[in-house]
Amino acid sequence: MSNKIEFSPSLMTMDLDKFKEQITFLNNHVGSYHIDIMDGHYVPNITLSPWFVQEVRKISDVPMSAHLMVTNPSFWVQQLIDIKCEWICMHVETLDGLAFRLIDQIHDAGLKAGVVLNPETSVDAIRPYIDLVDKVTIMTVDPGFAGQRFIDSTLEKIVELRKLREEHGYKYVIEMDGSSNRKSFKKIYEAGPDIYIIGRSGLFGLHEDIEKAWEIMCKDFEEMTGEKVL
Ligand SMILES: O=C(CO)[C@@H](O)[C@H](O)[C@H](O)COP(=O)(O)O
Ligand SMILES: [Co+2]
Repeated sequence: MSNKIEFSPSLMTMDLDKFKEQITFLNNHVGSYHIDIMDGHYVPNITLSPWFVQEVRKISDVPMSAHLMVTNPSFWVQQLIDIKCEWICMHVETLDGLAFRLIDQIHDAGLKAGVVLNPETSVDAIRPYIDLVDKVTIMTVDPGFAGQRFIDSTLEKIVELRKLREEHGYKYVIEMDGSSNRKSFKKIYEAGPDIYIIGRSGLFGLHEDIEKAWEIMCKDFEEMTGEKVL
C-alpha cells in the first residue's frame, strides 16, 4: 500500500518545557497537529484547550485538528470556529440529535468536520451522515489518557471505512488515535489509515531531542512497515 501517510503529533504528550523548539522542528515534518480537548466530564481528565490552539498558531501554519472529548460539543465547536481551528472532530457518542447541525455549522465557517468513534462504537453509528464528514477517527485506545494499551479489535473498522469509501466515493480521510508506535505500526499499516496520531510512545518519549525522536520514529515506521516516511 502506498497511499500518502500523514503523521499528526498529539500535543498533549509533548514536552511543554520545549514547546517552541518542538513545534518549530515539527512544523517542517508533519501534516497536522492533534489537540486533545477534554472537559473532565466526558472523560475523567483535562488536557488542552482552544487557548492552546492559539498558542501553537503563533508559531505555526500547520493545520490543527481538535479532538473534542466533551459532553457538550456545541459550546466547544463554537469556540473552535471562532479561532478558525481547521479541523473540528467530535465524538459520535456525543452527537445524538446534534450531528447535522454541528457538521453544517463547521462547514458554513469554511472548516472541516470530523467524527471520532470510541473502541466500542461501530461504523454503523455514522451511517446517517457518513457522506458529509471530512474525517473519521478510530480510537484505538479508550479516550482520555495517553499511555494505554492498543485495542486490536478497532482495526477492522479502519478496513471497513476504507472499503465503504471505495464503494461509495466518500470524501473522508481515515485517522487512528491511540498508542501508535513501533509495536503497533505494522498492524495499523495493514489496516491502512491515512493519518497516524503519534504521542509519547511513538514520538515524544523516544528521545529528549525532538530531532532525534523524529529520526527514531521514522526508522521504526520504515522497519516495521517497509514504507518510507517522506
Ligand atoms: O485522544 C487521545 C487520548 O484520549 C490521544 O490523542 C492520545 O493523546 C494519544 O493517542 C497518546 O498516544 P500515546 O502517548 O499513548 O502513544
Ligand atoms: Co486524541
